[in-house]
Amino acid sequence: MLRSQTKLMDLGRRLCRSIGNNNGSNLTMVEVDDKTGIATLTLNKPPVNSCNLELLLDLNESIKQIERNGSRGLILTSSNDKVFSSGLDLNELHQPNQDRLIAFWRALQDMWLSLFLSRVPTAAAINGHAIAVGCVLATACEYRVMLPGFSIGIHATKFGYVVPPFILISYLSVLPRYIAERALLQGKLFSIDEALHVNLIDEVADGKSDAIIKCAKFIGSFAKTQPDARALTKRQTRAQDVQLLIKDPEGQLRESLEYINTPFFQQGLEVYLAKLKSKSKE
Ligand SMILES: CCCC/C=C\CC(=O)SCCNC(=O)CCNC(=O)[C@H](O)C(C)(C)COP(=O)(O)OP(=O)(O)OC[C@H]1O[C@@H](n2cnc3c(N)ncnc32)[C@H](O)[C@@H]1OP(=O)(O)O
Repeated sequence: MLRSQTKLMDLGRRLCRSIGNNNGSNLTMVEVDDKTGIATLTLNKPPVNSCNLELLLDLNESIKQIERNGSRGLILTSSNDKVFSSGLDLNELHQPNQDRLIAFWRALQDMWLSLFLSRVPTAAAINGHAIAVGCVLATACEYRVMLPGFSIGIHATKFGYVVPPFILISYLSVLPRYIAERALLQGKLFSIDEALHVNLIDEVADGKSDAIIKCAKFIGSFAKTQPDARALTKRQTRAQDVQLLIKDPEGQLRESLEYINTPFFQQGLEVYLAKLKSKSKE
């Protein structure tokens, strides 16, 4: 075999190493770049990465796995080239089985805390629409790079949802208060130019690999910091944002469950789901 061929094969081998998250599911995939030590965490629940119980549990496990295996950073992206994430799986909220709803909402709270407080540098390569909790996943990260042609935001008020405090906090941790408030009240989905203008995203990329490279460059900017000092400083900076959820997770859970179970919420959701389904049949 030619030396150049061997070199290329070595390069291919070193590029990425898949690591499992111990539950054997493919709802998320983790690959660690052997050279940079950065893990790419890919959402992989067709068709639109809507977050159901299983995806949330899987995602949380993958985030923890990435921290345990000593990765230098985490890049969150999607295997779908049009949708980063369509947010919560609305079927989990519609006429829910109460035990499953409790497990679902707990998994959502836990996953958000894990990502928001992750000790490693985090960045989102947003290669598709990031809607509602899809946007929350991106804003929980420290840096956002997005591809043109897609929308990002929390449009809950448009379809009659009041979002829980930790979702508001996620927006407020990135946007100035008056912009976050106006966008939430309008139920605004931002185009890429609008998102860049208000710093909801940090950079625009011209493709997924460019987005990953830009995220890796951001993560590389911490190379000269001491990881424990960085992690503790991040935790302190974000401490106030997570106070409510850490102090009283069960109270927060109860409040959300009460709201989800109201006839008002259920009726609105029924109409919205029917619209979504009829749109997808067009
Ligand atoms: C107290 C609780 C408050 C919580 C408030 C907010 C939190 C949330 O995250 S709620 C979720 C909000 N998300 C949405 O409203 C997104 C809705 N989806 C879309 O706008 C589009 O699907 C999207 C732009 C993401 C992608 O468009 P397309 O590529 O054209 O796909 P389709 O629309 O054809 O969808 C394919 C398939 O998926 C179903 N779908 C889409 N999103 C969801 C979802 N969030 N939950 C459940 N199912 C979803 C859609 O109905 C289609 O299904 P089929 O008809 O069976 O093919």
